Amino acid sequence: MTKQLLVITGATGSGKTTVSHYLKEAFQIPQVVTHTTRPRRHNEVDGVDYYFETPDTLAQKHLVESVSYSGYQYGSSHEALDLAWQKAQLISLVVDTKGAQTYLETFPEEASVLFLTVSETDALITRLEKRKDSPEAIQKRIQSAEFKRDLMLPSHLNQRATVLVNDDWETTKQALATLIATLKN
Ligand SMILES: Nc1ncnc2c1ncn2[C@@H]1O[C@H](COP(=O)(O)OP(=O)(O)OP(=O)(O)O)[C@@H](O)[C@H]1O
Ligand SMILES: Nc1nc2c(ncn2[C@@H]2O[C@H](COP(=O)(O)O)[C@@H](O)[C@H]2O)c(=O)[nH]1
Repeated sequence: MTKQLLVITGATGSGKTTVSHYLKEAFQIPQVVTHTTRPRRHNEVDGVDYYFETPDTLAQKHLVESVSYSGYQYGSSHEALDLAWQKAQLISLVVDTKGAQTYLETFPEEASVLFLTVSETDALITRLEKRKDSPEAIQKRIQSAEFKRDLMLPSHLNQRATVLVNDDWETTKQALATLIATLKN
């Protein structure tokens, strides 16, 4: 079985998690559950959306990579990756652009990158408000260096990423159907 990994990246609020959930629902593509030390959001479930960790428990994991994002630690483990690949040949993973670069280097045969963006940056903030992120969390995030970095496709992902402008959900679903058909063929 040829293992494939769709790495979904882009700015906060660009729709990475939404796309990943849709791929699971519409195409039975399992998502790699990653680890974080940030607090759980109101609708998140431990072990489903993330493994919620303390800095000490995160340090005990066998991580492929880890990053600091807006003041918290995030990391993806070999265990979670293997668990997803046991379920299907093609799996998805949501990471920041630094993580996407690491995956391209670590899994050059298996990984392809989907970079999500929007036409108007203000839409990202509206979406975080709609997601019910607290005003404090939104402010902290949009002032972070990571937020500014992930607004644009980084040059190291140039030529290696499919760019999808996620303004309109119906258009996005059509683009995803085309992408998944290409990956599966
Ligand atoms: N095409 C779209 N049109 C309008 N709203 C959208 C669209 N795609 C996603 N959203 C909404 O935007 C919000 C943010 O989406 P999501 O959580 O998937 O973003 P994300 O990129 O995973 O963000 P983060 O990196 O902060 O976790 C959600 O409320 C989601 O329902
Ligand atoms: N490099 C990694 N990035 C990750 C991982 N898990 C999530 N993320 C990215 O962090 C930010 C913030 O996520 P949020 O859920 O707090 O909004 C976002 O860009 C995620 O894609 C990981 O294991 N490695």
